[in-house]
Amino acid sequence: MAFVSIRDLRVAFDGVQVLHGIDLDIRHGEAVGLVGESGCGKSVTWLAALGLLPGKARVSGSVRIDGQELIGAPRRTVERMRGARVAMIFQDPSSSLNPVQRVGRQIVESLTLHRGLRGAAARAEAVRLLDLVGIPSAATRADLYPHEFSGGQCQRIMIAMALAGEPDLLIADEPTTALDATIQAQILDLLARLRRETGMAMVFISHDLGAVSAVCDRAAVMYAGRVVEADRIDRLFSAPRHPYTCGLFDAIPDLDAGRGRLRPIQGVVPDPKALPVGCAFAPRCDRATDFCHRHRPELKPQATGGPLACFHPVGRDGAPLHAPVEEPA
Ligand SMILES: Nc1ncnc2c1ncn2[C@@H]1O[C@H](COP(=O)(O)OP(=O)(O)OP(=O)(O)O)[C@@H](O)[C@H]1O
Repeated sequence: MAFVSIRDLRVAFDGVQVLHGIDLDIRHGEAVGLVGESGCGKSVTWLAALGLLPGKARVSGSVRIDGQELIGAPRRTVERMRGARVAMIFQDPSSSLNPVQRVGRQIVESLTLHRGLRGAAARAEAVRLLDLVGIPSAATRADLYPHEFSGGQCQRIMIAMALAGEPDLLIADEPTTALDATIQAQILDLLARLRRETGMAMVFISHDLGAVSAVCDRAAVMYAGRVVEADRIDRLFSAPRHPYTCGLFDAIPDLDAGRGRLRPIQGVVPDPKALPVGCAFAPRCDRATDFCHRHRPELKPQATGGPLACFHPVGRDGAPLHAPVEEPA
């Protein structure tokens, strides 16, 4: 059984639907990426799953973690799940670190809360965690304040705090976006290593397919509040099928060639208040036909590879796939 099972998750704010029925499974120890441009619904998916959206949000569907249903569950049940089994890290460490408290103390508090550790044992474990995430001279630097560390080190400290509860699932929401490329690569290496060593499952949210591939086994590509393609990372890389996924690949910065973005996708993600009638990506898609503008493709299982929602998927080398997902009428 999947450790996390999301079914038909929908979210609306003030009557505007922003998530349109997300299905996603994550097995124990698996790392799954959620990829897509800003505004596609990556963060809202997890904030909804963990009961962290503002009260005005209307959430429906099902989110089970280790068999426990969280949508509609009592607040205490959701809070217990969040504290004990699931940890989150965000783009901006300063949102999670207290600027006026020594970092070691902050980790100790987390250890006391989640694992009941106190005194010297808690202190020793805090130092071990700082060491584990690569803070040099952890025993002495545990007594410093957050502003005495670099941005990358603060991100490492936040990861140490997240690990303090020994989570079964770590949700990392754009954890490297604010960092420069070298530090970003180090943090990605760290997350991949921690996942191997601890066996925890991970959700890695990013607009950057390259970053996702460094950490994840599988990824779901989101567009305008829906999953449009999901597959193993190796298959997504070797043969992306949805034109949007192909566009994300083309937009990965080619650092070796010393260039920035290669070929950004033209246009912008549609406003959830004014979604196109047919495929939401059609206005930006050079494969779109009249049919695509009038009909919305469902996410459907495929004979080979993961599910896909496209009437005109791309095959290897840009050639059309032999069997379209749904033969346009
Ligand atoms: N509290 C809120 N109230 C109203 N609309 C919201 C709220 N939070 C998110 N949204 C809307 O929900 C949609 C999905 O947002 P979400 O933050 O999940 O996107 P994202 O893919 O994670 O993008 P980013 O990478 O910028 O975080 C967007 O249209 C956003 O404006």
